[in-house]
Amino acid sequence: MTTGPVNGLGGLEAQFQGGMKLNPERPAYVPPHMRNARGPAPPQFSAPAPAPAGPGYHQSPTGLPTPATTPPQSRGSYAPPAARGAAFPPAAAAGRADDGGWGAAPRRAPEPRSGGFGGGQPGFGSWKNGEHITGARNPRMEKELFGEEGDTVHQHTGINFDKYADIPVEATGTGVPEPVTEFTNPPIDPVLLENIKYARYTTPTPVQKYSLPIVAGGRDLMACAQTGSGKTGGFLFPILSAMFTYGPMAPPPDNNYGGGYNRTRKAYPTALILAPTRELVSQIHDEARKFAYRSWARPAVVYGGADIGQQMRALDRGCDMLSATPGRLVDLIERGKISLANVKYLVLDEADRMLDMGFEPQIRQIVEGEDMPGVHDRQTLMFSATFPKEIQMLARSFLKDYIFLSVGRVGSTSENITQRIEYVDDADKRSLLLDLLLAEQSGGLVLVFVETKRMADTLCDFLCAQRHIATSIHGDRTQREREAALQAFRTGRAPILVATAVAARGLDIPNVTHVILYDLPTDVAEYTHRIGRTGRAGNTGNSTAFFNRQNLNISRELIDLLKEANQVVPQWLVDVSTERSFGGGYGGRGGRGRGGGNRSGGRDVRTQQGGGGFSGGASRGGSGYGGGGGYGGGFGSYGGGGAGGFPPPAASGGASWW
Ligand SMILES: Nc1ncnc2c1ncn2[C@@H]1O[C@H](COP(=O)(O)OP(=O)(O)OP(=O)(O)O)[C@@H](O)[C@H]1O
Repeated sequence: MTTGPVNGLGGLEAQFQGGMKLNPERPAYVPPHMRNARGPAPPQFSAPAPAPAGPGYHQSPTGLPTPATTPPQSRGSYAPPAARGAAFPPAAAAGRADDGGWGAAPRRAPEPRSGGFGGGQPGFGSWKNGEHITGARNPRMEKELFGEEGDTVHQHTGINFDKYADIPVEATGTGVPEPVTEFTNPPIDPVLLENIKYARYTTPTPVQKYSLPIVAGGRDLMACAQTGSGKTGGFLFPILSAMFTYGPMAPPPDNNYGGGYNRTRKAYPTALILAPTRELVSQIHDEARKFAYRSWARPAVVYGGADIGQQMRALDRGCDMLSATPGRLVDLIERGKISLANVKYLVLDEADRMLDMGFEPQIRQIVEGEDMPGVHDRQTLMFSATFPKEIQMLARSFLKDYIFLSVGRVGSTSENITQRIEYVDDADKRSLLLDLLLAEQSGGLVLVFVETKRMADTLCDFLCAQRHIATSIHGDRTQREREAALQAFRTGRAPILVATAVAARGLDIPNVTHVILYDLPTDVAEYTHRIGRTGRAGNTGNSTAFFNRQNLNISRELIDLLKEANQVVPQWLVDVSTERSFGGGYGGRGGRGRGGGNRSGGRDVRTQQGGGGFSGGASRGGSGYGGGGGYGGGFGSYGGGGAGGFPPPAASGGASWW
């Protein structure tokens, strides 16, 4: 994470580091909150490398990205749907025409509109007289946002990136549009196209290929794609592209402004992105800043644990695309600082987590209990790598006639991750962990997942005592400590991070080469997300899961996942899972009562049921993998055998165990 608060932590980190003893001869106890080890200095940025021109890019004669070249025809003032290029209709074109937004009768911001904070300064654009005025290039900002070729802080695609194209894609629902194949204008707004080029993306990932036309066509979307396969771009690209092309919306007429478009009173974001953790919304915000570079749109972020006054002042500087954790958002709505009346796009990232019992009431309040436009007057997009059936059912109340997109089977793991399962009793876990760390040759970062906050501290203490440089992240650490730990890990100053589930989803940390599941989660969807912190963007990675009798409840699903990703399945795992299926010996987790069906979801629930309103629309793609219906046929023993008291609490409860 590279947000302001992190960057501003030099003093605090120095304080932590000052307390560290790193003499290998004399291992000393290091308290949990003082472990951000001194290490190699973070990479220094130098002048930005020219972004490569990929297929479909506009290329200047010099080969460099073409600066600020929004063609006049694409900058013009609002065009009614009929007049717009058929290849890329505006987001609301397929929605209700009377929506008062970007449909037939759009609310337009009074002109001129400065573009808010920064308008006119290098790096910041504005919207004036119905035109998108792109800001001048800002080399310092470019270095901060996009890094430079070969640095380790910004992710770069790995050797297997092209293999994403071979992953089967299935899109179900009515009227599924053709996917795009390249980053081109049309359909992508030229300003966004330039930013994509600065980010050195040459080809869209499968989820991006499909989401661009789906969202541009005004459709709702439930998208499932493997970890690390570019889902963030999957929602940012189509939303920002439309925002750049069609400009800002004016606040609703019943707003409490004194008149005119005044950003200092209340924020009216056009796009709202909700995600489960502070670190994840912060990361999404960083991505939004990247792709909103030089445009009129101002990304903003709010999350708990950080100074709310500072966040309110930041909102005054512009809030067109807001990334938020639910709790802090509700707080700011209640303080009258944010209105959702202008929300045209609602995104739930890690949607299955956002709709499980931990977050669902808050999401319902935000979506249905505040002033957000109803389901027909906004577009709702949901993204995750896993989507359990029951959550898909629940999600439907937030969506209208949506397209269900699955890249690979829902919940499947990437073949870029080499997965190993090791049988190890609790008493031997520490010793095996040390062996693995000793054998680690890659020079990359190692992420160790444990189940409880206390265990995160204990294990981190142990590793430090064993002369490893480690830090930890969990819900009992302050936000500053969490951010400092993540930054130390990201930059390699602390190459081992011991984490609870708070780091399981969405975090995109380059150069994580090994994920160790010291404790296995009780839910196979969580396994998928946790190991997914490695093997991202076409890079390869390793995962090792410590398995023992406490994890029998996921043995069958684990075997299915391993087989599907062409991984080695240990015979002992097959044996214990067979014993379990026949109720032998081990007891079992009681009360789940969820016979049949993979925990991570199989496919679009609408295609598996008789009723439910799916009108049997087109299905695009879909070759090459079996339907989810066949999964879990042998799960009859789920819930059999009594609880026996051994399993840890279910991982999908409230947020407290983080
Ligand atoms: N088209 C692209 N070309 C190259 N790299 C890309 C592209 N799209 C995304 N990436 C990179 O791939 C990495 C993973 O992307 P992202 O974090 O969006 O994955 P994700 O699917 O959301 O993963 P998760 O399920 O863990 O949340 C990021 O570092 C991002 O910069």
